[in-house]
Amino acid sequence: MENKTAKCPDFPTDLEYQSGFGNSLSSEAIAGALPQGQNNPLICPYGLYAEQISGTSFTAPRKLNLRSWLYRIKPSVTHEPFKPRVPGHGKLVSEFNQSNTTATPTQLRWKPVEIPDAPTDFIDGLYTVCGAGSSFLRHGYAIHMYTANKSMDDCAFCNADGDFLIVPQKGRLWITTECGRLQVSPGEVVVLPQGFRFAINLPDGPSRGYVAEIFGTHFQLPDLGPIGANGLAAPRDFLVPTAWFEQSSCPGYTVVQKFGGELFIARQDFCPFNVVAWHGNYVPYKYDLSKFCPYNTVLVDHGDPSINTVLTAPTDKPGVALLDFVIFPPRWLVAEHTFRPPYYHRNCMSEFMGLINGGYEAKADGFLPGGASLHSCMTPHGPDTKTYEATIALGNEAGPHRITDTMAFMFESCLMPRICPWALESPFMDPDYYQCWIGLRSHFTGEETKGQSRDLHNGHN
Ligand SMILES: O=C(O)Cc1cc(O)ccc1O
Ligand SMILES: [Fe+2]
Repeated sequence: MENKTAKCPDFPTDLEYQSGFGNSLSSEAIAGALPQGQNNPLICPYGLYAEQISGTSFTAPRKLNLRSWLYRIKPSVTHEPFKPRVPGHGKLVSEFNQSNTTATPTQLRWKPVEIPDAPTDFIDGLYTVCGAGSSFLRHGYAIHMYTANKSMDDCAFCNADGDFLIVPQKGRLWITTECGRLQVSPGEVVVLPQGFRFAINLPDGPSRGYVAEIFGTHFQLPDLGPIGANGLAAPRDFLVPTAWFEQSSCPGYTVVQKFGGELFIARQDFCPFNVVAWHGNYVPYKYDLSKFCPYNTVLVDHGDPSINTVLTAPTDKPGVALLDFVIFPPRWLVAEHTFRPPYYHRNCMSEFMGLINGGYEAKADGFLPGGASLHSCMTPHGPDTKTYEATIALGNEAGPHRITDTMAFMFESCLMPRICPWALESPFMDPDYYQCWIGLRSHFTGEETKGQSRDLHNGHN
């Protein structure tokens, strides 16, 4: 507990976390603050207010049901009426349609966006790149990026539209939430579920990253199938905050609420991080990607990228994701007589990719840390010409090879994205992206057949 006014205090280096994915957890910043035996005592310990936050409908099946109970100094409702934020934001979209976004099958790639000099916090530095569906209809997603250089001052953000999965690429995020504090570095990711209030401090100043927002569902760990009971992201490596609260009054504090892609503000005279104890399974959490335990080909062929799924947000159709978060971590490549980089392909799902550090195995140049690419549904893509030629030149004699110092990722969705105008018109968009494949030449050795079909199988055995 600290007794400071308004400004978010420095974070200790030894923040404590709880561990696990989907657990029922509890935490109290003052011993005895958590009611025992019931959620709603007439008078809560220390005179706290009891408040529930639900992440699923009350009647969602028990295995999907998410909610937490927060015991706080004042309830969230103690604020002045919501008003539209002026000036508005203008670059956040939560319902994608012909009036606000463009559909294109073209392969798109962006260079890393420069971080502005003008003071910009996480909220103002966030902009939508693409997405599909609608937060109003509780089905869809938005992919955002952010460039920022300044901590959020005397304000908290609350996203009524969906869950944020934030992938910082540059600069640490010190995040205060109603459940406690999280320190998130590039190489780690953090999930801030729908409705939680949070404030982001930027201890390193210039910061950049990616955000996947999902509407109407939440992230789960993927099933492991024949892999067995262990592997990929382990539940115990997901870290959840411990209770922490700010006690002093904060006159002029603002809650900024994203609701249907628009920003609203409400003033209050206290900081929303006033939760002394909590329990439940609806919580913010972080995960260090270096903990991921990859499985892969040990003899031949290139495995599908789903083998590297960290988190998946499902649809109602089994195996069809609203949004998968997939990584391409350092690992050994050992496949024999195999083209080891990603195969050329067209996917019925749409693939947005980002690069946290290093290079990406399918692109010799042009895809840079902090940059992005989008290969939409059925749009052909694969390794660039340089990667193809270099791989072929190595031939069958390539021994075991360790891919090091790299972390690329993909947000993959069954819904076709529409692109925001500012992303298409961005000076950071690479208009020559297609050139990386144009040089792929024919290596065909079958000229002697002169285009006639060879009668390999005549169909009459
Ligand atoms: O397109 C990409 O680079 C992502 C990707 C990687 C891979 O190893 C297989 C398929 C795939 O879409
Ligand atoms: Fe792909």
